[in-house]
Amino acid sequence: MSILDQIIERKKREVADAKSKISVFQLKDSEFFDRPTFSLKETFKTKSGIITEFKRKSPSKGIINDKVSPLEVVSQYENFGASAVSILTDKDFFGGSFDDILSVRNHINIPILRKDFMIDEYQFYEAKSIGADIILLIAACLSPTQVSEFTELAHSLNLEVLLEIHSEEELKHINKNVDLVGINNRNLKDFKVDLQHSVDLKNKLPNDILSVAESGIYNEEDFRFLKEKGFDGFLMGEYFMKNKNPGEKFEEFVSNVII
Ligand SMILES: O=C(O)c1ccccc1NCC(=O)[C@H](O)[C@H](O)COP(=O)(O)O
Repeated sequence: MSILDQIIERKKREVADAKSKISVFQLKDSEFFDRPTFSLKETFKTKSGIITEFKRKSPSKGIINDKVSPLEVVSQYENFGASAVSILTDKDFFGGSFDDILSVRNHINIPILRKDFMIDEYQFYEAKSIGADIILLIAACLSPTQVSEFTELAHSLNLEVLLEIHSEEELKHINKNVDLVGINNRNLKDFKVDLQHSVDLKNKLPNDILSVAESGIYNEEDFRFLKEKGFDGFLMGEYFMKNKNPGEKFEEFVSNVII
């Protein structure tokens, strides 16, 4: 079974368990549920275009950094120009939690992407209840119909949708309502990173859609290459997180690459 299949199997059990404990009605009662959300499409216009990710570990890299707190890191990400922060909420494979979002929500004024594996409507209500602004839909885990229905639900909750694709086959998951399309440079089956593959796929996207280059951006040259090829946004996790002070690393990066 591939890692992605294992994650989805675990996620199905996790969602069933959560549903048996907390109803959608209770989720709607959260202090965050009715708050006005922040828009990534807007912060792309005014900030760096970089979505910095808070991630403690991953299946491909193991432990990346389990010594820093979400608040200290994402506050610096915001101060130094991140357009949004992506925060992993998957516990088993990425070491994340809802608390990672809850602990920062009232302290930052940029969009938060709930980074998880969305397979059930219930998770959208969860995302809203913890203060997220954006959700990720991974084409490899969903049918085009699910993408379309989940997008509609997300929008009804004022959440923006970042749809992640990796292959030409997954282009058919794109519909006119998704807010942004992310192209994952990393193949989730074998974890190989190929920036050129993403550039080739980007050239096949509809012209008017905002595009995000995701994963495996390991240095300034990678970033410049992808920017030059026309990507609007860049999702970066490990490159900053692997440092003792991820926020400082981001500051240094931004001062070198953003003119
Ligand atoms: O990164 C993994 O090992 C992974 C494995 C299976 C599913 C998803 C995975 N990664 C999630 C991500 O999308 C990345 O955390 C994100 O794009 C940032 O990537 P990076 O800059 O390489 O940390």
